[in-house]
Amino acid sequence: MALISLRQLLDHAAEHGYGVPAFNVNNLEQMRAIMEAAKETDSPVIVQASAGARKYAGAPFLRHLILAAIEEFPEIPVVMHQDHGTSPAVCQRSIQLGFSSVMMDGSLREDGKTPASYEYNVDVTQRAVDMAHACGVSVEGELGCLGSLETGMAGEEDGVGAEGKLSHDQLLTDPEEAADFVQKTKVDALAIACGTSHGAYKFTRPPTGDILAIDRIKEIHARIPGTHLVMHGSSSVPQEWLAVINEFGGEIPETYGVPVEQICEGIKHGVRKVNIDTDLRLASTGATRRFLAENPSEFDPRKFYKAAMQAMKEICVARYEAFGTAGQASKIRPLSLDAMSERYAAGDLEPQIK
Ligand SMILES: O=C(CO)COP(=O)(O)O
Ligand SMILES: O=C[C@H](O)COP(=O)(O)O
Ligand SMILES: [Zn+2]
Ligand SMILES: [Zn+2]
Repeated sequence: MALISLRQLLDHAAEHGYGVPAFNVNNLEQMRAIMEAAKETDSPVIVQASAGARKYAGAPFLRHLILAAIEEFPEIPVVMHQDHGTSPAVCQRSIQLGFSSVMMDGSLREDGKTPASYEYNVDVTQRAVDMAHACGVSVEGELGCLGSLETGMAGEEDGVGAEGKLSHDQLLTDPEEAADFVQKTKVDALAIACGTSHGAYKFTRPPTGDILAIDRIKEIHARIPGTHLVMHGSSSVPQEWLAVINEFGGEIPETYGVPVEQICEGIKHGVRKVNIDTDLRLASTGATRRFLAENPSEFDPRKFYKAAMQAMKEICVARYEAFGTAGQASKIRPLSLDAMSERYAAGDLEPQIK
C-alpha cells in the first residue's frame, strides 16, 4: 500500500527538480483516469478532495475511492490531500478520515470567501500544523488570494474563493511575508497568489507577465528556496476542448488558462504542486458531448463515461510528462505517516529560512 505524505513526495520532487500535478477527484471516472495515466507513465500521484467533492460524493465514498486506487495500483505512491480546508477543525476531520495531507487555507476566513488578516492566517495555520504533524500528516498553507490581475476580481464561480474586488497587494504574495509565514507556521508547502484563479475564466487573452506573474514566483523562491511552492488555479484551459464543447452544443465564451510552458517555468523556480481541476472537467464534458452527438441512439452511460475517462487520461499523461513527474514513481520508497511524525518530532523537517 503506497499512501504517502505530501511532504515526502515534494521533498523528492525538489531534490530531483520536477513538479507534480494535483488533480481534484469527485468520482470513479476521474480517479481511474488519473491512476491509469500514472501507471502508464510511472508517476507519483496527488489526488485532492474539495469541500464540493465531499458534498457531491460524500466523505466515505471519496475516501474509499482513493483507498481503492491505492489498493489497485500498489506500485504508485499516492498522496491523499484535502483541498482548501477552511478551519483547523475541517483539517482535523480529514486527518481522522485518513488523509495524508491537508490544506489549511487561512488566506480566507471560515466562510471561504472573506479575505483574512495575516495574524488570523498565521494562527489557524499554526494550529493545523501542530495537529497534523503530530500525526505525520503534511500541511499546505496559503498566503495571498487567488484572483485576476486583469480585473482585480476574485474568482467567484467556484466553490472556494474570495468575493468581490481585491487589491493588487492581496493578489500577489509578498516574498518577505512568505518567509515570515513559513518560519512561524512550519507549513510543508505554500500556496502563493500570482494572478491565477479557479475555474475556466482566468484570462481574457493569452496571458503575459503583467497578468500571470511568474516573476513573482521567482522572487518568492529566491527568498525561500527551501519551501515547496504550490500553484492553484493552474488549468491550461485547452483551446481544443473548448472548440469541441462549443461544436457539440456548448456555449463557453473565449477564455484562456495558464500555459503549460509557464507552469514549467514555475517548476524551475520552486513550484512543486500544481493544482488542476478545470482541465479534466472540460475534457470530460467535451468528450461526453461529442460522444452523445455522434451516437444519438446510445443510452449506456458506461459508453460516454469511457470516452470521458480517455479524454481525462490524455490530459493527465500530458501533464505528468510536461512537469517531469513521469518516471519518478518507482524511485520513491514510501515512508509511513508514523515515520513522518517521528521525523517532525526529531526536528528533521524544520523550515530552512535565511
Ligand atoms: O486550484 C485548483 C484546486 O484547488 C484547481 O484549479 P483550476 O480551476 O485551474 O483547475
Ligand atoms: O478549489 C477548487 C477546485 O476546483 C474544487 O472545486 P469545487 O469546490 O467545485 O469542487
Ligand atoms: Zn485561498
Ligand atoms: Zn485551489
